[in-house]
Amino acid sequence: MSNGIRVVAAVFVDGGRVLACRRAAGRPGGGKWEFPGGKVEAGEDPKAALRREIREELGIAIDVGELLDRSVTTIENRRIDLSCYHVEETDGAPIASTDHDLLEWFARSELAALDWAEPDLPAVRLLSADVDGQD
Ligand SMILES: Nc1nc2c([nH]c(=O)n2[C@H]2C[C@H](O)[C@@H](COP(=O)(O)OP(=O)(O)OP(=O)(O)O)O2)c(=O)[nH]1
Repeated sequence: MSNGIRVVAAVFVDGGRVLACRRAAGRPGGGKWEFPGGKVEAGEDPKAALRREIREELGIAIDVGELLDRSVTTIENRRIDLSCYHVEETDGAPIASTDHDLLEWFARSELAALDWAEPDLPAVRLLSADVDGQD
């Protein structure tokens, strides 16, 4: 894929609430909400990449569960291939992030009102639709 990136992100759900993270001001996409994660390196397994990114970014170990959504979105001529996975297990709570200035838990019904990074919108729609879903 030329001029594109493969990105993986983690959907934490706890007691019906979903974790959203706001990209810190000054970074590309600053102020937008997203799921924590990052780029898959060449030759890397996507789930392994997500475990690595969450360890680096949030300082916790996770077991990666089912794929919620994979979508490709073109922004300013750049293809963003984003896979959002459910988190199955974690060894601690996500409290602080190296890339974000806010980590917040939202009810599913609140998600749609946030200013999300565009590639995340298909996953957000799926999570919002499942209003009765438990984690
Ligand atoms: N982490 C993450 N990135 C996302 C999401 N949605 C979305 O469009 N992106 C974009 C923002 C960035 O352009 C790219 C991921 O970059 P990043 O800065 O988080 O990843 P990284 O840690 O591997 O990168 P780097 O800072 O080491 O260069 O994907 C999302 O939900 N989570």
